[in-house]
Amino acid sequence: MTDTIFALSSGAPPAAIAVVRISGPRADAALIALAGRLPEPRRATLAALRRDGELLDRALVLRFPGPGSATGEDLIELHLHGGRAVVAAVQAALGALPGLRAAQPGEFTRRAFENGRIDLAESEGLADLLQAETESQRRAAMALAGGALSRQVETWRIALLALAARVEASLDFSDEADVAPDDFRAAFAGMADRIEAWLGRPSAERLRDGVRVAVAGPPNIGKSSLINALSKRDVAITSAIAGTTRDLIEAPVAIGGTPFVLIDTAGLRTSEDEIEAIGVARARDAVARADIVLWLGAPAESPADAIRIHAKCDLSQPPPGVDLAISSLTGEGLDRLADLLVERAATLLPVEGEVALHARHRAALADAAAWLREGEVAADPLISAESLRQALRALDRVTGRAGVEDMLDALFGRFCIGK
Ligand SMILES: Nc1nc2c(c(=O)[nH]1)N(C=O)[C@@H](CNc1ccc(C(=O)N[C@@H](CCC(=O)O)C(=O)O)cc1)CN2
Ligand SMILES: Nc1nc2c(ncn2[C@@H]2O[C@H](COP(=O)(O)OP(=O)(O)OP(=O)(O)O)[C@@H](O)[C@H]2O)c(=O)[nH]1
Ligand SMILES: [Mg+2]
Repeated sequence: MTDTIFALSSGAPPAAIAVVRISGPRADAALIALAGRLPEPRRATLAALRRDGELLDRALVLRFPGPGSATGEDLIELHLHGGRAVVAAVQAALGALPGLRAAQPGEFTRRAFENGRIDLAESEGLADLLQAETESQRRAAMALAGGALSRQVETWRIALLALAARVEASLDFSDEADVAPDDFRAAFAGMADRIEAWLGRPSAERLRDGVRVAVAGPPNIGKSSLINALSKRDVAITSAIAGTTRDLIEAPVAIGGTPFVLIDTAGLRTSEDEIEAIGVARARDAVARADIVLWLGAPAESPADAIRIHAKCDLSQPPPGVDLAISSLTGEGLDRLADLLVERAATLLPVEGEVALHARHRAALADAAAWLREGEVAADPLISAESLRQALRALDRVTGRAGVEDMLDALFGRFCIGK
């Protein structure tokens, strides 16, 4: 029999309430052992939990019979008083019951996946949701967890299966067809186009790690002061001495619900100082790799696409050609800069409800598209059929779909050898 697992599903005690979940075939038996009875399904019920007659806690208990539960198994929730000793005593009592053991990390979600309650992409969305720290991260995670990518993949899958059926029919009925007909070719190309279009979508990694903003310009111009002002923390040392910042300093910060990493850099100048020269090389590298560059130097020397900023505007008038004047000292222009950053970042991040692709998804989709391109140019329909099979397998990697082998084997197993 499958193990019945239990774990503290809420945060670390002490807390007001602690939720212990029990999932598996002995979940109901565990509740009977502790509470002496089973409450009605899906109805919060107050129950005295005891071990060997000793009262452990008066708790709210909930019962979700499988398969209509989060894990797909019989599931019990104990909503305890969240003291350390209460939680420990209840967990010890559960651990002493036959067939029960403490859950591994992620094991409830894993069971939900294995029982077909959620697929792999949705599981990844759930993981993202638990890690989300900003609004944009939460929205993209909700989209993934809610099946937005899975539904798209399912649509492609159905289209590929229909195409496979047509390719197969052409194999059955035309012995002389050595070349894939043009309409097949167009169908393969069309599917590859549709999948490739998704590869250009925002990446979950950028959303998770933050949009990278390099602050660059000559020494002593106010770069570090700007980083400190935007992050509202004393991240970088500032001083009137040119060449204060030498290494890259990264400051993660959420602005308007968008995650950024602000990168402070050494002032750009040719330096005799060996260490400073290395810092300047790192600064140039950071500028090249950044998603957004804030350029605090002369507008004419600005890197392409940089936001040109006139700093210390409390001291001097901005020259022509700057996008924005700011003062880290008085705060002038900082709100507009924040808006500008959020606006720029929006083009790099998913829009509301849109999924951000994980590297794993992108790899699988790129694979699917590549196989379709092979099918597009294949001279032999047998090879086109095999490309389709591989493209479908790549798509199935996204959702972690199980049992697909049988269906594909049945479909393609009807080809005769050498055809
Ligand atoms: N107390 C508690 N809160 C929680 C969870 C939990 O497990 N326990 N969740 C843990 O992730 C999330 C909610 N996820 C859930 C997903 C499905 C079902 C469920 O029972 N589904 C049934 C019935 C649906 C219905 O009545 O509408 C089903 O889908 O058949 C419950 C919780 C967030 N909050
Ligand atoms: N009046 C005024 N002074 C500023 C402002 N921003 C920075 N400063 C001053 O300008 C000097 C240089 O500022 P930093 O932020 O260290 O300049 P930096 O560009 O990081 O310099 P390096 O690290 O040497 O490249 C410091 O003395 C700051 O106090 C501002 O908006 N107004
Ligand atoms: Mg500096």
